[in-house]
Amino acid sequence: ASSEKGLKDYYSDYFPIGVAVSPRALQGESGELILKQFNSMTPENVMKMGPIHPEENRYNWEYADQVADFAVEHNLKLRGHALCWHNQAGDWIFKDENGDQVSKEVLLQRLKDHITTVVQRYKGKIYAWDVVNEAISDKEDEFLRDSPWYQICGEDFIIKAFEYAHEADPDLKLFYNDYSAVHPIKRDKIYKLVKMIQDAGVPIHGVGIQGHFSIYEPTEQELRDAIEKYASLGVEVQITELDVSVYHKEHSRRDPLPKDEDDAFKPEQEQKQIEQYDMLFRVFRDYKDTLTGVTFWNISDRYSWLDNFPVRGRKNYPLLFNEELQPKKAYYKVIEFK
Ligand SMILES: Oc1ccccc1CN[C@@H]1C=C[C@@H](O)[C@H](O)[C@H]1O
Repeated sequence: ASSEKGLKDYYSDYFPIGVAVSPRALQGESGELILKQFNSMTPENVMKMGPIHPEENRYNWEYADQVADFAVEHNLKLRGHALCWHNQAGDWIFKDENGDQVSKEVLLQRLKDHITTVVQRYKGKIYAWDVVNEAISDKEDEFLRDSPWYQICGEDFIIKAFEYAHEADPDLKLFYNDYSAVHPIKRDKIYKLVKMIQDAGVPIHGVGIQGHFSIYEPTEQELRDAIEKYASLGVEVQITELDVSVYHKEHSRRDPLPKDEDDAFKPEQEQKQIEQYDMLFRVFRDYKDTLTGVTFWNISDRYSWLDNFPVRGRKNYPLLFNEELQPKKAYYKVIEFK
């Protein structure tokens, strides 16, 4: 570890600073950047249901173990992501041997086996899991997402997932995780869901606000209102997947980059990004007694999941380190308070 301070040192009196990693990113210069800047990690993909459990009777531990071993070796906190999700799940889990949809009982048993096996393998290494990811609908008049989980189990899969995770490791911090979690409509539905889990007498310790923000949103008031609303339930709050896209959030777009669209990083985008990161971390610091972690989703602008989502092939520049892994102007704004 180098002598100069990193984000984790500037924020040591506030909350851990985490980063989403792939096994490959643990090596070389990106591995050095992780150790200098961060004291928490989340595996970006390798502990999702499909990657870690591709077939009913086969688990793929190799890559998940590499991330866990790195965290243990360097004494980094480790968040697990994600025990129950409709995306990147092996589609075998919803099907019987004839390829028909399984019953609720079979699916819940498979969910229990998955959660118990994965949680127990990393007991003592992972302190918090995103137990359920993105179960709330984006449709204004719909409460829960109409995923195969919901179609087969109704809302029970959510409460059962938390119950199974708690049984597997009672010491775990259990999170519900979602995006657009500071939009008032979705915020209120997440609030309702967390309250439903609490009312079922099942442990839930935190809400994960993913934090896929942009230089245009959220407003400071929306962010404050959401953190306060979740905190009013008596749970921790974490920013679990922070990045600040230089484009407007367009969940619906899937078209490739238009020929005439120039996706270079522009000075006016950078100016807005500096202002947005400054606001975000000012608010995070204000809520240091409620926020128990801030995790960036990916390490640097060298690679971001936003380079292909929602617009394939459109380069994004959402993080605090540039493509050469050097701190950007926004980085210096985020540490300026110290
Ligand atoms: O912001 C969104 C908009 C629509 C769908 C999903 C998301 C965010 N979805 C997140 C992003 C990247 C994945 O690696 C994470 O596992 C997932 O939680």
